[in-house]
Amino acid sequence: DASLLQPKVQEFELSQNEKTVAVPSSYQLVLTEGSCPHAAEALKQLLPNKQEKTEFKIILGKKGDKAVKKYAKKIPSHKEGYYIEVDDHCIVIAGADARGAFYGVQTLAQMVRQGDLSLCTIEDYPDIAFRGVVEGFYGTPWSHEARMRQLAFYGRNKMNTYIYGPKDDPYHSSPNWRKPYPEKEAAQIHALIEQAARNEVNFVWAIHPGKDIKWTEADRDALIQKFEAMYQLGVRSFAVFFDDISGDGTDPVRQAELLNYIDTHFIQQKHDVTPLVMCPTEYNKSWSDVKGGYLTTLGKMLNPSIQIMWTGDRVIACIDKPTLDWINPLIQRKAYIWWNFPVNDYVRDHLLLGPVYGNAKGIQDEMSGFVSNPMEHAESSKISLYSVADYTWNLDTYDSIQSWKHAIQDLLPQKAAYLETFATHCSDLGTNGHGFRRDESVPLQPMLKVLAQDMNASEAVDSVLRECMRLETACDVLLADNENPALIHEMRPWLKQGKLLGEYGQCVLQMVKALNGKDAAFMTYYDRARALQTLMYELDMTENQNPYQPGVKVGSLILLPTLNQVYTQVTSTYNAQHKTHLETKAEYNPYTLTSDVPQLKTQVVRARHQYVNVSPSNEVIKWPAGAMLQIAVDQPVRFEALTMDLGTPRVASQFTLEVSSEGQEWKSVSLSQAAEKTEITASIPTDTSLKFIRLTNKSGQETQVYFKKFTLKVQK
Ligand SMILES: CC(=O)N[C@H]1c2[nH]c(C(=O)Nc3ccccc3)c[n+]2[C@H](CO)[C@@H](O)[C@@H]1O
Repeated sequence: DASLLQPKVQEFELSQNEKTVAVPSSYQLVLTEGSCPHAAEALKQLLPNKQEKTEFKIILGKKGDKAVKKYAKKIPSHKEGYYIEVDDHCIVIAGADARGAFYGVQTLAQMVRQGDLSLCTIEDYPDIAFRGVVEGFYGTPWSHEARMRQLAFYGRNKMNTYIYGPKDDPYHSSPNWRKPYPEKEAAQIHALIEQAARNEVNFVWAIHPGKDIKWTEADRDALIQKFEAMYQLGVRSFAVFFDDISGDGTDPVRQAELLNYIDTHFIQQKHDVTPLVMCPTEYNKSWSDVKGGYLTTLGKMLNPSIQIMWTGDRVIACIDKPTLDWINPLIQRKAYIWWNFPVNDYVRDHLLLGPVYGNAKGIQDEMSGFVSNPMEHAESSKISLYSVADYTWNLDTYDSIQSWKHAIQDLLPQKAAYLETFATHCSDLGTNGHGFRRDESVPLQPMLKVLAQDMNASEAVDSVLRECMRLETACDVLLADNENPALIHEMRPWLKQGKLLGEYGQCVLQMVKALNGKDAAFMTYYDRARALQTLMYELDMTENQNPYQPGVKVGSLILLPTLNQVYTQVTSTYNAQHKTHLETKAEYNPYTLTSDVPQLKTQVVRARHQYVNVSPSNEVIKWPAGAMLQIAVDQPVRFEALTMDLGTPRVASQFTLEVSSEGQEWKSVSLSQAAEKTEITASIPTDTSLKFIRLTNKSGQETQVYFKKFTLKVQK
């Protein structure tokens, strides 16, 4: 069944009606020794029983090999393309090149897994030249084991590119980009390179020097030497990233001169190295100042073979024709897309397990590459990466929902239905500074909307009740599953939260059903619903406690908000009917953040024991003149101290800190910052209880700072 072949093949034709041939138990292999070693090895893994004197033949080769000479005209004239022919006594796999032959074997593997082989021909090739993954996120880099598994996954799914660029690897970025890897890390990279070769993946090693590079011969030579050291480890593909930097490193003329030097004196000299890839400082349209000439300088100066990466109209954005029509003329080449999905390093409390959708069809000829920046959760990222492989191989036949279902089936074959239920409610990002959102709980949305309008709509109550039972069951089954331990380990906090959410939803809807009942059932469901609210809050406060977006969110787009709304409505109705005072607030967070600093307004504020933290940001914050960040608290408290870190020395004088008990009269509190230190402290008088505290840029101009820490200490 051709529709099950993933990525979808370009052309599939049945030869003789529905005729099939059994998968050969043994076969004679015809090939040119050494011509397609990775394809031959993959075939041997797939069908190990090679025997000389058997009738059935498998012919494997690439264009120019004697073995496939007869089929040469049928091989697609596309790099990495291949031709497959299955007849009664023979299977032919003929690649346009060795990688194409390898991909042909991957397709045959999928056909074999389906059982008897249809007599057919396949002509297949990729739409986009460079397809795969850029491990380019902030946060915990993937483990060595995770990377080894990833590379095998890329081979199976015809992804030919893995760019190694984890922001938090000190030998990729500052301070150690000039230094060679220590022995252990070097050995691991060498092992990854061998694994990549076996899976026909280009292992691209990226360097991120821009934070502290000096435009000197010494640093130029240091970069070449680092590349040479990586070449000795086996690296044959290289990249230079200039993203997320400020200062001298952002100079496009210097960047272009350096890159052209590397291209001329290293890449071109090696003969066996793929084209250099670079990520510009202006890597998305929303940040670009065309008149400033950064992009046009790169487009004009950079050697034509150098690939220029692009994230789209915004840092996090889907790719369409207008996006490419805008950037390609400026850089005078086809953009090499760095797609920032499913990366979640800016929404770390959410797992992004939903379908890959929103990228356009028909734009394959406008891009030179398309690589996905994934989550730090390697196995969980495979749901999206499977679909990125699908999309980039064959854009025009891509079906996001079908691909998503196949991705889940591929990732967890025995428990796919349960994983699909869970992933359905674990796909949106929540509010975030990039404004990028995904749909969530889609099949249930109509009933959730009915329920939100009328909590007594019985069909909606029963439908949502059933889905909450399914969600609870799915999470239980997955938590206990051992089919893919690495996946369950990554998902565990979210599976536990999903289970609680499923149980909570059942309680709330049973409260609706029990509202007019005579027995005490309502109170039992109410007590349990309150208990589950507390358990969900405590899990959110104790697991996945990273310094940026701490916590564990599931169903945050519509399922949990609707259940909370119904909880409030049904409890209020019960209070009115029984003259009681049951708590009607579903989620309780006493602190509220408001800000007119665009990059801070969606930061999360949370109390944890005696401290109130505002989640920090990776970004350089552009803090407009007069703009403020304010924390308000429901009930008056006595704040003792504020500790913050704006990542910048001598900046305290640009800000005022004020406190108020009711939001009308404000008192200033002095800020202190030691010389050459970035931490700022304030001692807050505890003689008055307060409900508001705010920090304002009083300098009269925009200031650029970081936002590394903002912590209030509350008096016990
Ligand atoms: C090219 C690129 O996206 N670079 C980084 C990046 N940079 C940003 C920024 O938003 N950077 C930024 C924003 C404002 C000011 C300075 C830098 C997001 N991301 C990605 C998603 O968080 C992150 O994974 C990635 O390493």
